[in-house]
Order: sequence, then structure tokens, then C-alpha cells
Amino acid sequence: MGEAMDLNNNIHTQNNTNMVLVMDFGSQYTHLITRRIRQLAIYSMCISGTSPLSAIKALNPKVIILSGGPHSVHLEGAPSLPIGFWDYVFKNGINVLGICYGLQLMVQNLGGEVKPAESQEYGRMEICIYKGSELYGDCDFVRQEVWMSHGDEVVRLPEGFDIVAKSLQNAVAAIENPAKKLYGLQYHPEVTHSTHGMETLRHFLCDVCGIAADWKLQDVLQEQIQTIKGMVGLEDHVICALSGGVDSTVAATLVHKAIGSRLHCVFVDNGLLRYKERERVMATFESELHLPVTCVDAVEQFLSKLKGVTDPERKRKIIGGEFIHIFDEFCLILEKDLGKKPKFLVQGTLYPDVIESCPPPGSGRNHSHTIKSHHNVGGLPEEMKLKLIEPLRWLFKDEVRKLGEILNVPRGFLKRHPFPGPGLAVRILGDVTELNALETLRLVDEIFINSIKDAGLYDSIWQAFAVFLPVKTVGVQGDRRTHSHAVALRAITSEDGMTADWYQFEPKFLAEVSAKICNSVRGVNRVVYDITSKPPSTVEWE
Ligand SMILES: Nc1ncnc2c1ncn2[C@@H]1O[C@H](COP(=O)(O)OP(=O)(O)OP(=O)(O)O)[C@@H](O)[C@H]1O
Ligand SMILES: O=c1[nH]c(=O)c2[nH+]cn([C@@H]3O[C@H](COP(=O)(O)O)[C@@H](O)[C@H]3O)c2[nH]1
Ligand SMILES: NC(=O)CC[C@H](N)C(=O)O
Ligand SMILES: [Mg+2]
Repeated sequence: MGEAMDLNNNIHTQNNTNMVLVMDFGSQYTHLITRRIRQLAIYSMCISGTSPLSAIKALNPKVIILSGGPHSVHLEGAPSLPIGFWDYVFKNGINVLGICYGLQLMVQNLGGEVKPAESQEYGRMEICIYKGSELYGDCDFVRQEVWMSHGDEVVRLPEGFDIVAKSLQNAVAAIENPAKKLYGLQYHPEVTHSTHGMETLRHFLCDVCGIAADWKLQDVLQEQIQTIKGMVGLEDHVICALSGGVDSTVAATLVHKAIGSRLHCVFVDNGLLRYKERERVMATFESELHLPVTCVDAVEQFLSKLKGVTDPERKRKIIGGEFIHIFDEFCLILEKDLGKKPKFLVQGTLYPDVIESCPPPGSGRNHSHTIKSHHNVGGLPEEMKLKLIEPLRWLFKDEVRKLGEILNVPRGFLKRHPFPGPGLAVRILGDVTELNALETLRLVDEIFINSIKDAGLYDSIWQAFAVFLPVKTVGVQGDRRTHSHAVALRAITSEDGMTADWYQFEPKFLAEVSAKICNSVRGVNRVVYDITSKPPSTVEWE
């Protein structure tokens, strides 16, 4: 994988003349910028802020947005734009909007000055906008509530720039140089706490930059089918890692449209699946999806590698590596039948998987922290024989669900709660192979999910599951003292898995589930409910 591969896989083509390119300097909100722009029906994608100029030119953007980031432009080692960036921008009349770090970088690059602020601005702030600016147009809201997150501030503007908004603390909040098509916001218009943020982005992109808001998800479908046809030779075969989850089901259906019977799907039973999942998934694939799928039993292979491993990142890397081994072995088997080894692997990787994982080159996340290595991205081994096809790599879950509807993927698949590839391994804290942990967790999880379904709540919850804790607590059951395991239940609401809130069940529901679990699952005498949002927690416990 590398820059070239990523660019092949993006959902944009050169003829998308309305492209908004977000250059990422490591802000936790960068993904939200692209997301908000797409919500405005404008196509946007993101690459690393320090990508070479050739990568930017290849994408031919009409607008470039420079994201925020944790660094300070006045300190050594702060990430910067590639050489020749500003010449390229001016020569091609590209509009540039800097957000937070992006604004500060623009100011510093063009001859202004940025310094540590005397009083920093974090969280909800009020700004006052000046009438008559291009950036805000005829906006009626002179005072706006915005979300700030900065410790540096602009103390001197480059030539040709004007201040067009200030915070109530008198710090620069927005600047512009319309003659050069340069604009900057010190706050984050992309977060919902900036009450007029979407309006400002829409006005900037449509009215100031003249972009037509006509991008549709349908475009992704056609573009991806063309891209895949271009990548895969007429005689080439492709395998698809199919989990039965939303993402790989949509990815497989899309690739099947492009290359038909040269696609071979493989479902891996890694021993980390939920109660009766293998049987259920294989049955629905056959009856509803009509895609040929081979099931590989790799239970022993995975569990023996995971024995005694307790570190979450180690578990993820082992699982990522083992998946690839299985796929390589599957290719060898196919080679015997086809006379030819498959060259490509389709995965249902989504944008959030990329954002949170160890950043691969060109992913646009070179300046952020690794939160956890999703098995299908950061958990992949460095040397891979198969080339990746990831048609959903730049999409969020809700966009994938919509794409699935366009592709007529049965509703049952699209409505499923996400289930991570490392499965129960990241829901059993500590050693996965510890006596009965997997079996216990399967039973607890099944009771919880069935209760949610029976209560008619499944579709209002984004994801729900149980966690096995390596903690024993004292209980009293049938007048006897017990010293058994505690389990945790988690249910969340979310739009895209990037941020989440815990789901507020009625106490009666929780009481009933808790009783059912303790009464029917041996070895469990305590149930706790997770009431943490993301952030500060993540969805999974590991
Ligand atoms: N058991 C499995 N067998 C084969 N491939 C798998 C398996 N589990 C995960 N994968 C691969 O890893 C990718 C990422 O997993 P992930 O759980 O994010 O997506 P998904 O399972 O397709 O969808 P969902 O998020 O709804 O669970 C999948 O799209 C699929 O390509
Ligand atoms: O396929 C996957 N491989 C992984 O390694 C992985 N880790 C987390 N997840 C899923 O991603 C979403 C966000 O989860 P976190 O807040 O725990 O990162 C949630 O939906 C998680 O279930 C994964 N999916
Ligand atoms: N959120 C940001 O982009 C912050 C930029 C810079 N690190 C500052 O503190 O001012
Ligand atoms: Mg899954």
C-alpha cells in the first residue's frame, strides 16, 4: 500500500471538477470536515498535509482546505506544505481555506506572524463578525457561537489580508484576502457546536468558490466500478474477505458488479465469532446474497496464536496478520482450480478504520495519534502479496448503508450492528483463551442482543455487545457464596462510530437482562452497564 494505491482507491476521478481537497495536519476533526462537505452534496476527500505536490496536482482540486492540528507553526518540526504549494495555488486560482492550524500555517507561510496566545481559547466561544466580508457574505448573525481549540494566535497578518471576525477576547477569529482567494477560520466550523459552521462552509464553497452542490452517492458507485475495472485485468481473479457485516457485504456486491464471477468470497471462522454466527452468516449468504462464499475454519490457528496474549495492540496485530495468512492460503487453493493465483483482496475498510489505525502512507493521517490498529488497516503485515481493493475506504458507515440500498443489498444486512474483525478477542479483556471466556461471553452477548431485539430497540441502537472482564467478584446465589466473573454491557448511539453516546435504557430493561444473564449463564454473578461516551472511551473496550 502506498500513496499510489490510495489514490487508485479513492472515490474521486479526475473529471470531478468540483473536488474539495482537505489537507490533514492531524486534527481530531479532519474527518468531520470532509464529512460535512459531502453532507452539502459536494465531493471531498482528504490526504496528508505534507503530501507531495504531485499528489495534489493529480487530484486537481478546486478548493483546498488546510485542517487544524496539534502542532505549533512557530516550533521546530511542525508539519508544513510541500515546496511549490503556494505557487501552484496562485497559478491555478485555487481557493484555500485554513482552519485553526491551517490558518496559522497560511499566515506564517505568507509573511505574517503566529505566537503563543496570552489567553488560550478552548471550547465554546463567541465571535463577532464584521459586515461586508466575502467569507460571511450577507450573514445575519453578527454574533456567533463557535468551537475553538487553540493556544496560538495570529499577531500580524500577511500583506493583503483583513480580519473579518474576532473573538470576544479580541483574538483574530477569521481572515481573508479575496484578491488571492485565501481565507482562514481560527475556529472549527465542522463541529456541531459551531452553530453557524455549516452555513459558513456552504456559503464559502458554493457562493465564494462557485462550487455546484450536485454530488451524489450514486456517482461513487459508477466511479468505483470503473476504477476497479481499470485496476483488475480481464483475466485476473480477486478474493473478497466477507464477514457478513455491512461493509464487506456492500464492498463484495459492488466489486461483483464490476468483475462478476472472477470474484471469490471467503468467510473466516476465527473462533472469535458470536453465538452460532458462522452458521447464521453462511445461511444468509446463500439464501439472500447469492454470492459464492467459501467458509474457512481457522479456529485453532487463531486461538493458538492468541494464547497467553493480553496486550490489546498485540492481539490486533496477530489477528490482522493471521487473516492475511488465511487469505494467502485460500489463494493457493484457488490457484489449483483456476490455474491462476488471485492478485487482489477486497476488504470492507471504511474511513473511520483508517482514521483510528496506525496511519499508512498517503492515508492522510501522518500527524495524528494511533488510537487502535483496526485489524484490516494498521493490523496488516508490512509485506503483503495481495494488492488491496477497498472501494469504501473514503466513506462513513451511514454513507455505506445508503450505497448498499442503491445496490439493493437486503435490508437485513444493512441494518446489522457493526461487529469488529478481531471479534470477541477485543471484548475479552486479557487472555482470550482463558477457560470458558469465549463460551461465557457468547451466551451473555446472545441474551443481551435478543433482549434488545425483543424490546424493539435494535434499530435505535448503533451497536450493542457484552464484554468479559477478567475480574471475579463475590456473589450469593441459592444461599451459596459464589466467586465468579463480572461482565459489562455496552450499547451506544452514533452517526459514524467516530463519536458515540451511551444508550439510556429503561432501568426495568437493564434489571431484566441482568437477572436473565446471572440466572442462565454459569460463572457470571455480576453485570455492569457502561455509561461512557466516546470520547473519552472508545466503543470497544480494547
Ligand atoms: N470473519 C471474517 N472473515 C472474512 N473477512 C473478515 C472477517 N471479519 C472481518 N473481515 C474483513 O475485515 C473488514 C473490516 O471488518 P469490519 O468489521 O470493519 O467490517 P464488516 O464486518 O464488513 O462490517 P461491520 O462493520 O458491519 O461489521 C471486513 O470488511 C472484511 O473485509
Ligand atoms: O473491523 C474492525 N476491526 C477492528 O480492528 C476494529 N476495532 C474497532 N472496530 C469497530 O469500529 C467502531 C469504532 O470502534 P472503537 O471506538 O472501539 O475504535 C466500532 O464499531 C468497533 O466495533 C473495528 N472493526
Ligand atoms: N486546533 C488546532 O489546529 C490548534 C493549532 C495550534 N496547535 C494551536 O494551539 O493554536
Ligand atoms: Mg464486522
